[in-house]
Amino acid sequence: MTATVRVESGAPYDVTVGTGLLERAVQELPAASRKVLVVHAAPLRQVADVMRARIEASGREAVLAEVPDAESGKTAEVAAFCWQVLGKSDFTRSDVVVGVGGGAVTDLAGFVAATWMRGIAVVQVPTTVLAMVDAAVGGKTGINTTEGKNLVGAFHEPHAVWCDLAMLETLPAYDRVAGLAEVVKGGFIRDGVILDLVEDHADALKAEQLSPEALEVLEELITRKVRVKAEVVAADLKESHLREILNYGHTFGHAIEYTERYQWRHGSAVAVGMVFAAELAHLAGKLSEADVDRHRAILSSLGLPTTYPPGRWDALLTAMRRDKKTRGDLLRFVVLQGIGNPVRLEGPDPALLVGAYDAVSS
Ligand SMILES: NC(=O)c1ccc[n+]([C@@H]2O[C@H](COP(=O)([O-])OP(=O)(O)OC[C@H]3O[C@@H](n4cnc5c(N)ncnc54)[C@H](O)[C@@H]3O)[C@@H](O)[C@H]2O)c1
Ligand SMILES: O=C(O)C(=O)C[C@@H](O)[C@H](O)[C@H](O)COP(=O)(O)O
Ligand SMILES: [Zn+2]
Repeated sequence: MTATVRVESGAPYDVTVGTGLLERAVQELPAASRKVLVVHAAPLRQVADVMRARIEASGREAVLAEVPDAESGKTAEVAAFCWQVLGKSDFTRSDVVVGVGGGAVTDLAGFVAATWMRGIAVVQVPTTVLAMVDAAVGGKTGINTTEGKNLVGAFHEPHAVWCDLAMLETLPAYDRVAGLAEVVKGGFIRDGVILDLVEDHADALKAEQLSPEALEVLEELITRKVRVKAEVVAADLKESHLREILNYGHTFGHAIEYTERYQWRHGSAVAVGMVFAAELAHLAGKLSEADVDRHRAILSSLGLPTTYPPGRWDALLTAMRRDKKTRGDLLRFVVLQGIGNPVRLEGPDPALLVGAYDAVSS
């Protein structure tokens, strides 16, 4: 089965979820494009080669840019390498960038497309659960700087997003599970059915081998989470308010990633970040203890972390001050006033923040 979710934002586009979509991804490239830059990291080299052959068969020139894997690819130096490839290959405004990979590659490819000649088309071919349900959808693109996570970027919506479930066959279970953290986030902030599905199928979803049961549930979870994201970004592309709910768990989560020098996967850090946010909401009188427990139960049933070592508060706080939701000295958090009802907590008493950290520390 193939599902299509339309993102009704500035320039509407489709997110297609199904199996065997690479050929369609090439057939439906922007009609005027004559050159295609395929950005990928080493683990996706074979897929990039398949894309190259299909692009050439479509009568276009294919140029491959292999970039450092995972978070090492989200740097200004790597973006400059891509700009150099585009320049040397004479890419014009009618040409296109294709991102093939996890969220790190789709963030980078989107940023390169956003900045080349002030913006050319990008088509996203996400190959992790996380990139399918989150990074490739919604037009947030960016790179990290020495001072923090995603500090440089642009809103630049894709021309199309192709979530080919066949890609998940080679994805390590560890990364499948990390991506599920962003799926669960969609459950906590909006679509409660996601939580029920994860509770019912956690063992299959986290198993080393991807079973037919897991694949079936994953297809529904991915489609549901894409719908959540599509609804939110259609209402508020540039994060003037509503879109901040997609940042649930990210204030503390990004601080973990930065403090750990990106040795944690984004999804794992966001899992702990959501427990931190739940504890903070509980201390602020907004979330019941039972709902906090449900956070821990769901995330740990998938094998995701829910704790972080004590003694690192100063480093975490420094990183949280650089979060993009911060306004001046005012730290701002997305918390839940009950499951499915995200609200903002602005400038919480520092004692609450330390209390939430204590509650996730072990
Ligand atoms: N722009 C957004 O809205 C948004 C949303 C969520 C996350 N993100 C970003 O996404 C990134 C995390 O993405 P991620 O979790 O996909 O991590 P990732 O991109 O680092 O990929 C994880 C690993 O899986 C490998 N991989 C990817 N697809 C594979 C496949 N099919 N088979 C085998 N290996 C495969 C990658 O090469 C990498 O080694 C972070 O940088 C995060 O900030 C962005
Ligand atoms: O799309 C959004 O908006 C999000 O916040 C989704 C997040 O899952 C994602 O990690 C995003 O890259 C975080 O954005 P940032 O603005 O906090 O860097
Ligand atoms: Zn995220």
